[in-house]
Amino acid sequence: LRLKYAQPSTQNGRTDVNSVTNWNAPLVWEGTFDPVVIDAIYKKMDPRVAVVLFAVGKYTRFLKGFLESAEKYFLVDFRVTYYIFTDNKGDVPTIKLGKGRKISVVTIPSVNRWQEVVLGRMKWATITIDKQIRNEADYLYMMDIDSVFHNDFGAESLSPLSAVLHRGYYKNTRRDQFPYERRPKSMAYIPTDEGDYYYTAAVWGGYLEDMYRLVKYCYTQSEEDAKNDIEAVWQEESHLNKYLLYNKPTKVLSPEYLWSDYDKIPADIKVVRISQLVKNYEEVRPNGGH
Ligand SMILES: CC(=O)N[C@H]1[C@@H](OP(=O)(O)OP(=O)(O)OC[C@H]2O[C@@H](n3ccc(=O)[nH]c3=O)[C@H](O)[C@@H]2O)O[C@H](CO)[C@H](O)[C@@H]1O
Ligand SMILES: [Mn+2]
Repeated sequence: LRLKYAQPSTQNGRTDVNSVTNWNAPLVWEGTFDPVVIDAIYKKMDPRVAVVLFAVGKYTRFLKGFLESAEKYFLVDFRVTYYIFTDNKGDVPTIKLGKGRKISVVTIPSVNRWQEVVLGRMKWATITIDKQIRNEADYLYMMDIDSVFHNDFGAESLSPLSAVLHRGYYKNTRRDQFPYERRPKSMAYIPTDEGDYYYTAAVWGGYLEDMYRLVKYCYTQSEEDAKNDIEAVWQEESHLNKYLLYNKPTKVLSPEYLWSDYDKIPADIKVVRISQLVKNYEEVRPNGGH
């Protein structure tokens, strides 16, 4: 017998961070798992992983950097299909893909407001899971395109429903300070005395059907809001946070899984797996600004 990896320890490899939630789900940090062990477990099931990405308008410029870096670091040796939703098929770059990895382009119409793009993601993902992805994937990830992988993002991230802590609010932020939707008129409303964490909508994933339920929830809740002439403060991110408050994620991923080039890296972030790029919002969005 060849020992391929370190023997399990009865102690957590990290003492500076919490590695379990108060509902006993893993809270994943570098140093709390053995990637060789975990990849081997999931590799046996050889899951098909869908990654849903939107590149609408000028955001096609982010495709090359995202995809090339994902090929280096994202679930390497696993079966991955990138579903690229775009209004400009001609701008999808040709990327050299690893074995078992594919790109599937989904054409969608152009829109005039970035808010419509980010919310539209929930609508188009719902429709396309129904039409196509359901037959082609076991797990599904939703990811922002304006980012780059810098280190391994492996099978330790997989679970029925995995969400990433937003880098801005994971330390010393009281629940009443989370940027949840606070207007009772919105379907995304969360009262100030509730909340576990604030999750980012830029990286989330899980079993195909669990993700379908959540994506569809964000879609229908935002449609309901639109009928009532309100848009949640952080669009689908607000609806996502509401869902995850009452339907707890089965894994919580540390902000290693989505950091940002805007922010310096604190001592507890040992590894940046994905980082959001600095971008000129005014220039890249159809209707500018935030
Ligand atoms: C790190 C983080 O928390 N990110 C969230 C934050 O993102 P950002 O401020 O980073 O938003 P963003 O501009 O990246 O938009 C989200 C994503 O929508 C797509 N897109 C957007 C505009 C456009 O014209 N074309 C296009 O393709 C693209 O995939 C992009 O990555 O706020 C958004 C909603 O306000 C979403 O909740 C994002 O997940
Ligand atoms: Mn983004």
